Amino acid sequence: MTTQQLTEQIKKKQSFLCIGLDVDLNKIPQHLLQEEDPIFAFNKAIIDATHHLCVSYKPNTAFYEAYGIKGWQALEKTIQYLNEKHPDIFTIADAKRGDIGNTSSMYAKAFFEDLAFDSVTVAPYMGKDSVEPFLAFKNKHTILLALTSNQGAFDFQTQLVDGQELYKQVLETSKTWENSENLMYVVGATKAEYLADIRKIVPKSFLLVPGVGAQGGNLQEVCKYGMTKNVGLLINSSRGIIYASNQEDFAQAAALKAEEMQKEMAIILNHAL
Ligand SMILES: O=C(O)c1cc(=O)[nH]c(=O)n1[C@@H]1O[C@H](COP(=O)(O)O)[C@@H](O)[C@H]1O
Repeated sequence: MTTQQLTEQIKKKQSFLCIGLDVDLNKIPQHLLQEEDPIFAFNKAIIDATHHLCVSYKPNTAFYEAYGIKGWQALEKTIQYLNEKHPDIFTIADAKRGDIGNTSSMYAKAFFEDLAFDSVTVAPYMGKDSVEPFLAFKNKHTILLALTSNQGAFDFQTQLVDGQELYKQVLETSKTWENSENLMYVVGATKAEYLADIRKIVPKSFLLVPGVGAQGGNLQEVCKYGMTKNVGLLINSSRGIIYASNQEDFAQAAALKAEEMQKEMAIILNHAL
């Protein structure tokens, strides 16, 4: 999917919501545990109930890898279901990969070719040759961690190196890499006040913004500093939506939470664009 197609979807659905599919068997409704594949059953119900309210889904691979082969199979079924039923939805494999070049190439093949995700999250720490193998894939997107939502972001990302914060160097340097037009960036919603500075360096790039909902980030603040003429934002919420209820009504409860966010987004879009 191209970023232009993504923007079209955002305008059509009046939503820039990304729903995080971070499935924890201890948190899903207990009646689903009798299903042959409880993780996929949960995801399918959530997708069926919310697909008209969001433009993206983001399974975090940790929540699948934790369950071994069954977890990976559930991830595979989930992406196949999305690609088949909802090809207009932007899919993100939140895997936070990155390694020496030939290893990164294999990671890129796993997520872009084998699983056919539209994008994957990648850590920038190993530099140019660890990220360019992901960027080489046409119409696929590499979402680079820039300024993350957690407290540990202050350990390295905001430290000054040669008088400039490290996360700003990540943003600036990454723009010089081959096929850098395929880059998007992660900026935590808990760090909304940094977005004005970030937009000076990457004025047009899409930003994946996790951290609203369970982590306390504020949607209005993020939009105030981070929104562009083409929207340029995907706001992720995982636990705040998918665990709205752990009873039989879990999918409807998730849809209500997603709808609340979608409605707030529609108002913001109508004022901004
Ligand atoms: O790359 C991410 O998506 C990510 C980056 C970041 O800085 N903070 C962050 O929370 N995430 C992910 O976004 C999701 C947030 O989930 P909730 O806090 O439940 O909404 C999790 O899958 C996190 O791993």
